[in-house]
Amino acid sequence: MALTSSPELGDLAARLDRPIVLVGLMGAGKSTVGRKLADMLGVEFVDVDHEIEAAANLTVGEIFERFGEPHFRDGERRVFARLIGESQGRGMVIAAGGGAFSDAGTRALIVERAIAVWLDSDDATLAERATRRDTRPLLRDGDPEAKLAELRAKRRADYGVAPIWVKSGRGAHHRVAIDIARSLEMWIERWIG
Ligand SMILES: Nc1ncnc2c1ncn2[C@@H]1O[C@H](COP(=O)(O)OP(=O)(O)O)[C@@H](O)[C@H]1O
Ligand SMILES: O=C(O)C1=C[C@@H](OP(=O)(O)O)[C@@H](O)[C@H](O)C1
Ligand SMILES: [Mg+2]
Repeated sequence: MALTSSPELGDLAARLDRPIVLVGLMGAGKSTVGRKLADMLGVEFVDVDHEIEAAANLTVGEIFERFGEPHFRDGERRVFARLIGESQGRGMVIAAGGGAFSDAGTRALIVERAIAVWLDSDDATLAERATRRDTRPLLRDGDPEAKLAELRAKRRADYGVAPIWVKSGRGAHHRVAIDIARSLEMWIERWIG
């Protein structure tokens, strides 16, 4: 299937029986490409960071600063449990924050009840994209590219658990979204039929 026209994308969306979760390092495009992918498929889009911010009435940066990262991970796990529960039996695109898939409980939820897609790019591209806005507490101190390389080393094995890997290169957002849709289609064909 060519997967360039909306009927074909609609066909793929109709076959989704669980949410798609985009995982990967900061700057990969999970939030922006994820929204494009959901629009293309005609399914709901949710960004977990935004859900946490709305529930806490604080920014991600403020939550890290006031309560620490473990507290943020607990909230993140609760949001995933709710969203994944709500979206069983249908399609939805969920943009995870970069560290979510390295929390054992969150990862187990995603692996068992969603389709994880590891969206990836090289560290220089990630650093450039992730520092366009000063919203990421883990990149506030030191050299962003070095920090991303350190996080990659720590998280690589976790991201590797995702059954689908897509490169978020220099192409436009919709190009990357189409690449994800193609990979999903092949995965569903093979494993769900
Ligand atoms: N394929 C792409 N091409 C160009 N810019 C991109 C691409 N993917 C993401 N970006 C840009 O990089 C920045 C970070 O993207 P975002 O979706 O917030 O990443 P993430 O949620 O993975 O941290 C945003 O400014 C976004 O527009
Ligand atoms: O990698 C991480 O641990 C984080 C990534 C961020 O999300 P994005 O990956 O969408 O930037 C956000 O959840 C928080 O700043 C922590
Ligand atoms: Mg994001």
